[in-house]
Amino acid sequence: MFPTTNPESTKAWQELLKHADQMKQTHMRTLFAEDAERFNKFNLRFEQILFDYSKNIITEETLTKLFALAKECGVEEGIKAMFSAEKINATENRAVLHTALRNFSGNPVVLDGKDVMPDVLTVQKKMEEFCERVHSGEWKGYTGKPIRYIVNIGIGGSDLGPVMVTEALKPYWKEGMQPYFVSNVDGTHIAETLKKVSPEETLFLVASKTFTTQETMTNALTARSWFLEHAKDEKFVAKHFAALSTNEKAVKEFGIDPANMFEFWDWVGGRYSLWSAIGLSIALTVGFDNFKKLLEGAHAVDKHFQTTPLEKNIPAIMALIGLWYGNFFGTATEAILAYDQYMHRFAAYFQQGNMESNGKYVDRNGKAVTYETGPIVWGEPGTNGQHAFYQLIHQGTRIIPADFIAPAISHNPIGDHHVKLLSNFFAQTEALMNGKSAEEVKAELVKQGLKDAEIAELTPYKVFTGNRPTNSFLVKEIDPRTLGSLVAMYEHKIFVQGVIWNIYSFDQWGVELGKQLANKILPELVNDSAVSSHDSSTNGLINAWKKLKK
Ligand SMILES: O=P(O)(O)OC[C@H]1O[C@@H](O)[C@@H](O)[C@@H](O)[C@@H]1O
Repeated sequence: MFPTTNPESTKAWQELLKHADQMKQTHMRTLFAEDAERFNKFNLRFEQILFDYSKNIITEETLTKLFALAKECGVEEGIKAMFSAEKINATENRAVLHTALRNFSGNPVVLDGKDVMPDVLTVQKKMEEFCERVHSGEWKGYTGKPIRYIVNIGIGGSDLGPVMVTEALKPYWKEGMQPYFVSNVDGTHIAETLKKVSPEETLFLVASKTFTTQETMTNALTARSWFLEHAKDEKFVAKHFAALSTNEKAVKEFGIDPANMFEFWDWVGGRYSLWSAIGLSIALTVGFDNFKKLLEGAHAVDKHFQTTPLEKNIPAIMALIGLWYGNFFGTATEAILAYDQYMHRFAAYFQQGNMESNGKYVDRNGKAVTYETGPIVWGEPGTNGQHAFYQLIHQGTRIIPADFIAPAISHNPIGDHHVKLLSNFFAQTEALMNGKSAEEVKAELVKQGLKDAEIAELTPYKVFTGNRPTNSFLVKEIDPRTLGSLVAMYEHKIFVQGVIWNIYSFDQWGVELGKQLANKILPELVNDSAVSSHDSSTNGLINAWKKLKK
């Protein structure tokens, strides 16, 4: 097991604290002016991905100190431990092997003395054959029609990955296939979806690692009753329902034929599961060949992550830069801003990936940490964000480190849309870095013919301090392989940060309390009697609801 070092106790942390005091006085404008080679020094290329991290408040010295921190905190040992199937998810006594799901190296991955790869490959083969049967029309619904609609019923990690990827890869959708995703227990979600599909042509994928999640089970039962209202005969369920799960017993009890079960294992975390059977909705939508390319893109990054020294290791650098701001500049959030409409769920996906993984305050020694851990992750696609929340990124009082992602080539090269989109992508990071000085503002206002008094009055509002950090990911095209690589980079970024923060990134106990209380409250909602067992606010709300719903 890798060390459980308190990062604050390291020499590098103390040095970074001092160094940060100095860097807080430094403007990126100066750093760029002083070094014509800055871009060349601070960018890395991985296949068709260019990662530019030069627009950060860093110097080579900063990075040297950050790499030293990573080393002192055992990042290299951590990477080895994860890939060699150590049970690094200690609070659940599980290994963390989503990388095995995309392991095309031919090498075994041995967990508890057994190679997991034969099972992984068997399920992949089963998924591939299933996709072929559905796509060829050999798999038929209960009236003999082929499947046209895929409805994935799942939530959290059993929903967000497939939603994000199918949306990002919409140009690759197979003709005639239409996926839908139902996650919310709010009846509206399933009701609105069922209006769009026909029972004869719909395949429901019940996606749940545990097969006990309230939302998913409720939606799956509703889908089943709706289906049976039309099909009338239970024997037809087998043609229209499949399960993606680790829990065979619960799948059987639900009434899904185990032949229609696509298995995965407890060493796949929910938010890291799109590479597993949970990705069946992706494979059915874009074809198994494209699903495989997605996995291959991720595998290529896994190799890069495992074998590249930290100094050139993209996920490690992403992690260290993020940590630099969170721990030494006091930033609380990170924005992910994709300049690609198809990527519109990418930020939402990593909101779970990041916040559920690193939203922890207890370290791997069971002690409360004394430093900040996981950032708040958010974002919307560009350029929409520009007209909404960028004001605060440009002129607010807080620093919001932001990742900008854009493809060089659009899937929809219409007129001048893409150059306009990219001009914004380039302009924003330039503006955030440079800002606009009072002198520049004044010169502009003079040109516009304003009087001196007006200029003096307006200038402060029009000044941009700049020095606001960004990373840019310029990729050739959002294709399956590139998307797989990008996702894996962000996954490993989260991992590296978790190691340094000395927290367990692969459990999620924080989601349990709400579930527990909801289960306790549910039976109290079935009758009209007033409740008094909670605090006065909760009692008040429940009792008010009982009156309002009448
Ligand atoms: O896939 P299942 O088991 O339904 O879980 C769905 C989601 O539930 C939540 O409470 C979290 O634990 C997530 O990590 C998980 O992805």
